[in-house]
Amino acid sequence: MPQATIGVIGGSGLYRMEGMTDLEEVAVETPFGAPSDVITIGKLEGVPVAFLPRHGRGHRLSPTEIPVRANIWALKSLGVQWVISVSAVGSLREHIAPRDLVVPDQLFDRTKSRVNSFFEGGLVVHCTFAEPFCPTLSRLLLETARELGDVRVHEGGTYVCIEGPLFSTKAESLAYRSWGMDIIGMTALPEAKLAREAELCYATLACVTDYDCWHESEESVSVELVVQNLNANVTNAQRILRRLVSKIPADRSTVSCDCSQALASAIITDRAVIPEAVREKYRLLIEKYL
Ligand SMILES: CSC[C@H]1O[C@H](OP(=O)(O)O)[C@H](O)[C@@H]1O
Ligand SMILES: Nc1ncnc2[nH]cnc12
Repeated sequence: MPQATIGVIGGSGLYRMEGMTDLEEVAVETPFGAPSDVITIGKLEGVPVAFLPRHGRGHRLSPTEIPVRANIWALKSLGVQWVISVSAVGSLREHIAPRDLVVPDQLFDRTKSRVNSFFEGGLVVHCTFAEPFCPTLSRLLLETARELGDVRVHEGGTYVCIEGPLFSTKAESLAYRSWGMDIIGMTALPEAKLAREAELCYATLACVTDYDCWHESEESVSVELVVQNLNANVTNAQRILRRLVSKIPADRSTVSCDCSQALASAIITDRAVIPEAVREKYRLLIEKYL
């Protein structure tokens, strides 16, 4: 199997990476089934990158249907250590306008029907998640986005993740604003949780497409509005990714974040009672701690 240390998960509007060369498509099987689509491994500016469209090519999977465990597991199995997620979001703040970019630093979970952990069947793990995004990768992403010069980029902010697939009601949108949320989407969770459990550095480039439905004078969110603004956003996301990949360290021994040791003190189950089949199943994630 080809390998890459950098993974990109493309959201709405980003189903393939422009400018990638030496492409190879790999169909990865995982203990949690198949990922959203084949993973394309290739070179971006000479750097190996694995690309996966989270809704599948042609946008076939709703947020609830995305096989998130398979997606994160598959990337990990290809050697990925850094994951950049690109996502379309609505803005809950006047000063965050459509076509702006946000690198969020917090998450708020309003999903209802998703599996939030890899671990089950006799293995219990509680990871720290106070800082849900990797600070190292978020900083690099932010700096690189700012280098473009012609796009407004917001540092930090809270992404509220709803179940969908319907957009929010006005009452919900206003409540999220009153709770201090900044942007809204449907896919950052459980993706960020599973990336943490897989000890990956994970950051989001949020591309603002609309003002959701709280704004008095701006058009309410619709697929049509999202798609209109996505075209500009996706081009900017790709410009950023092309510049970013060569700045990402080849290995994580020199970085200050704890993402690569997220499980070090998180496994609570007595090693002596972990069934052999469970040890085998989770070898990719926990081998170094057994
Ligand atoms: C097409 S609008 C709603 C859709 O877009 C966002 O997806 P992604 O985060 O994958 O870019 C949002 O979360 C919804 O899934
Ligand atoms: N307003 C919104 N709500 C949820 N997901 C979105 N994706 C893009 N805009 C959104």
